[in-house]
Amino acid sequence: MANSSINLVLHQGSMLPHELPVAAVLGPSCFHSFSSTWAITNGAIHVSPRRGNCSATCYCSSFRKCTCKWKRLVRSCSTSEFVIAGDENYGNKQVVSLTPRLYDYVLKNVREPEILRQLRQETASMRGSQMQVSPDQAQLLTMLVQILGAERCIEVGVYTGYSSLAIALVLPDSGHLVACERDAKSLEVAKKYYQLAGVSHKVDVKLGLAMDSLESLILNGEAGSYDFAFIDAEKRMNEKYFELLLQLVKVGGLIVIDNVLWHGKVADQLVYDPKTLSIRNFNQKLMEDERVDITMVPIGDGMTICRKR
Ligand SMILES: C[S@@+](CC[C@H](N)C(=O)[O-])C[C@H]1O[C@@H](n2cnc3c(N)ncnc32)[C@H](O)[C@@H]1O
Repeated sequence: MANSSINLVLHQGSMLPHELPVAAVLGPSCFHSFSSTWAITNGAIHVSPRRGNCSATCYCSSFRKCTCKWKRLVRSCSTSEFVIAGDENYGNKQVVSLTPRLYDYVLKNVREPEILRQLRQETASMRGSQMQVSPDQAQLLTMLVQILGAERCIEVGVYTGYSSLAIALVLPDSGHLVACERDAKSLEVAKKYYQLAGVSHKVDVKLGLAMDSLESLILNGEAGSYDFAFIDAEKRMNEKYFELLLQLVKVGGLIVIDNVLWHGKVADQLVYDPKTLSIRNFNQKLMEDERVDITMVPIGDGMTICRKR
């Protein structure tokens, strides 16, 4: 099928952000514009690589329409760096997109502490290693924690500890991170690295279902006492975690939610599996939630930062 051929070329069969070149690209003198990823995945680009032509709308620098060659499209996708909003109301806004090369460049500009690098390497061979936040995401989390001057944090979904260790490293010595995880085996790795990094005294590991841990914090009278929370566990539970964390976090505190773009599937209305639906619905609810200020950041698989009003 022509569509799947395109997807193979553009998406490289991977869900990692740096392996997801985008559908609309800008070259030095010519750009190809598609309305969205949807246009590609659902056949708006009618390309057969064997035939060598495509019917995608292609604009030259003068904005005159022309036809484009398949090979040229592929070359552009691997080297060009812009997405253009499909909605004309955004004034042909050009947004940089992450090609593998550009994402490697971003990663080269992350100051990843050595202990985090070691943890990432140890986790790389483990089942579920793709679940870790990326180094650039971890750096954003720690930047937020530092800007806030956070002392009390909660993480929902620890896995082997990459994001929690990143947070613990920047907390003051008196800082406190409640780390909720249901999988004892991955927690063992996390605990080993908290120890190695000398931050164990800051991390309160809660083995069990995150809902239970959060509810017991509330029952323990800790509502309104946390500065920062990070949600990165069972996606269909995000709304429930959010409601509890909204009680636990202070006014002005932050709740960050990971995977809000869900490999791009949230924007594809033809995808409606339960996880995608639940993330899409939750994103919509956050848009309408007057209790928080929000910003959706297209980093990693997408993070929404919510500030409690
Ligand atoms: C995406 S991973 C977390 C990755 C981690 N934040 C990092 O950067 O390394 C999600 C984790 O949430 C845990 N998890 C899923 N559902 C959970 C639940 N109901 N309660 C506690 N942990 C849960 C999984 O066991 C898994 O380790």
